[in-house]
Amino acid sequence: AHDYTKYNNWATINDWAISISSANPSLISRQVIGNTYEGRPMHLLTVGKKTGSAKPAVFMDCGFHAREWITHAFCQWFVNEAVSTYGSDPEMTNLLDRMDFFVLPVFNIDGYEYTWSSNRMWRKTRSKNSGTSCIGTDPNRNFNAGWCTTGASSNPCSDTYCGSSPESEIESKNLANFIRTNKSIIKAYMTVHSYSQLLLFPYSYKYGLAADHSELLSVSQGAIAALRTLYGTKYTSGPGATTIYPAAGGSDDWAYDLGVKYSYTFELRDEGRYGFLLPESQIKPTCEETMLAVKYIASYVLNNL
Ligand SMILES: Nc1ncc(C[C@H](C[SeH])C(=O)O)cc1Cl
Ligand SMILES: [Zn+2]
Ligand SMILES: [Zn+2]
Ligand SMILES: [Zn+2]
Ligand SMILES: [Zn+2]
Ligand SMILES: [Zn+2]
Repeated sequence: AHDYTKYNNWATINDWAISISSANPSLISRQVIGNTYEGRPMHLLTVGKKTGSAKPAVFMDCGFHAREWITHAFCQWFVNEAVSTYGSDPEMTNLLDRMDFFVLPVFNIDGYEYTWSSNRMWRKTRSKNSGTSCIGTDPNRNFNAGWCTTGASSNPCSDTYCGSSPESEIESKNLANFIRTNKSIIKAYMTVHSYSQLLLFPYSYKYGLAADHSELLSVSQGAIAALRTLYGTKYTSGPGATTIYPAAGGSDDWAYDLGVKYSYTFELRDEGRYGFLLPESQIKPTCEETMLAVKYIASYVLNNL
């Protein structure tokens, strides 16, 4: 059976996506939103009671940055927890009856494979850059949101290379196309990163406050308070620019400016002791506490449609 308390390679995650969706046809459907640069299919799981009509939706992705392995583990955990607690957990049952969760378990598949085969600390995509042997673009600098104006590099050898243009990466284009196509039903966007224990929201590309700043802040404060109830893990929430660093081209800022009001970036455990190399022993507690924050936000969205 699938082991949710260890880090799984992409082949295992891909097989899991196929098996869990076929095993739960009334709660999960699977589609490919496009391929990666190296030709791997980007599988999107739609988690929610099948009703035949479009429901308001939350979009959640994991694995933007290849080395942030705890995030891939969280998306797997979320899908399993959703189907396992449907019918028993009143909150989850209500969410899945009335909403859909679009879950992209691995955004940057090529990069993730590379962390398994070659370089555990790889961050970017694996696309070829012209005029240099340096590989890859930082996908979280590649979106059309103040693109490449701050906190990003135009040097292809940099780990924060913004790319040759917004959505230059096929992975970014695939995600942006899906969200653009479905923006009328997508009410929230959550992109899961590690590490630092932060819950960030727009803007990162400028210091100016978002129009919905006070609401985004209060919801984030409720979410991190819920997270903290389980193991006492302390998170900080706030706009990206002042809470982590100013940086442009992020998917959260882009989704917000597109009109997805509840747009958040999670930075999961830890605060630097292990960093990206979070031990497998912390997968369960990290995922269980993060479930509380994700459910808090989703419930808030549902109650404020
Ligand atoms: N809009 C954003 N939101 C969050 C972050 C922080 C993550 C942390 Se891994 C990153 O550097 O890509 C960066 C940006 Cl550009
Ligand atoms: Zn298995
Ligand atoms: Zn509950
Ligand atoms: Zn990241
Ligand atoms: Zn990070
Ligand atoms: Zn649980």
